[in-house]
Amino acid sequence: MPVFRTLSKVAKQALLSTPGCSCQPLTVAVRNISFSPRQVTSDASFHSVSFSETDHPKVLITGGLGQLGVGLAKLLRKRFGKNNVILSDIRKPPSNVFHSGPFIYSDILDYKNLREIVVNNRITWLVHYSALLSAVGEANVALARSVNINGLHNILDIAAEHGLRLFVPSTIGAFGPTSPRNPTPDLCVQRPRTIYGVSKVHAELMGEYYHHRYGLDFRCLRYPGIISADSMPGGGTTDYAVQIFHDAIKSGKFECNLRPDTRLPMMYIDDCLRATLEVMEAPVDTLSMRTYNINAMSFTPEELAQELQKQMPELDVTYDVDHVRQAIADSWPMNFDDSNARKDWGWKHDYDLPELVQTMLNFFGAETLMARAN
Ligand SMILES: NC(=O)C1=CN([C@@H]2O[C@H](COP(=O)(O)OP(=O)(O)OC[C@H]3O[C@@H](n4cnc5c(N)ncnc54)[C@H](O)[C@@H]3O)[C@@H](O)[C@H]2O)C=CC1
Ligand SMILES: CC(=O)[C@H](N)C(=O)O
Repeated sequence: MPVFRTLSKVAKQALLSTPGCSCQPLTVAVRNISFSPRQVTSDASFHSVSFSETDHPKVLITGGLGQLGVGLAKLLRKRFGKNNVILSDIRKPPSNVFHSGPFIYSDILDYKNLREIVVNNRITWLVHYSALLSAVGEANVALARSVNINGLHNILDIAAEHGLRLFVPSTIGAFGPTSPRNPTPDLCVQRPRTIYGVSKVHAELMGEYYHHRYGLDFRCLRYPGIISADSMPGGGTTDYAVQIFHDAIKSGKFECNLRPDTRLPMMYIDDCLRATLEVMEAPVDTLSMRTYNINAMSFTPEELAQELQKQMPELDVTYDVDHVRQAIADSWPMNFDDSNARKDWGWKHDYDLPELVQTMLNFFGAETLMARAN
């Protein structure tokens, strides 16, 4: 393993060049010389690049064409300037996304390509969104393992080598049937039963390990199921809570693939993206941990349908349970305890269930009116 060969060589040199320090722990020696895990000698000059405190970050978002990336790019571009935020993915961007700011092809499994992008664009923040979600992950375990675990290793090494601030989202899916489910605290048993969950626990632990071992500025939020109007979810267990709005508007009918009493933590996308920016901007000394639960609301399909029916009384909801998704949902938290995020860096959600439903319906109402006008 080149990482560990280089590690022991550098560590040995550091120990030998410091007189009388043979008892110094390896971790201290490594951190004191700013060692990065996949460092190669020919790249040494890149590591000395430094940015003034007042510079805007230069942000790269991986997996940026999914449900969350385009919205995050919009928020960050408003704050840091259009050209300081680069969206990337392996898919072809729709033309409105392509014309809204920098977009670049990046496959997170291609380490050299990723490094070239980071170096050439002088990236300082990396938001790592690429992943296969819970339901698609179970349908393709080998690919999920590769993207979610091998891809993460590339991201961690590049972030550590180039001194980046790294955000990796985790999920309610990082918990399992043996975790306390109502509520689920930040620190408790985590034995998920999906490849998605396993890969996210791995990401949390690896990120925290790189933080302690190499000083990587790793920041991680465990998102609940995210609900958005203008972007579709990529194959998760909480997708029904987005689909119901589309089907209700289109046909007045919705067939739910989870049982009516399945309670899961959920959040409107604006809260999720704002939380991401807030934790990335939080001063280091406010972060007592590196991985935080965040939450806004918890509801069941039945409760969501009832809230929608207040405005669309004719909406007809039926249930045809998908057993894979139901088993996943039954192992996930019902309520999420995010008190540490609230205490440490002031996390506060804006949207509860009634505001969520109203906002989603307003969006679709405006869209329908625009379509009629055209
Ligand atoms: N949407 C949600 O409800 C939640 C999302 N999250 C996390 O947030 C992140 C973003 O989620 P979404 O946008 O919903 O995911 P998504 O599934 O909609 O998008 C993921 C993106 O990753 C890209 N991708 C796949 N393989 C890749 C590769 N080899 N190289 C580069 N990109 C690749 C896909 O093309 C896709 O555009 C994920 O890490 C997910 O686990 C966590 C909890 C909830
Ligand atoms: C909660 C998530 O991580 C995602 N939406 C999924 O359902 O897989």
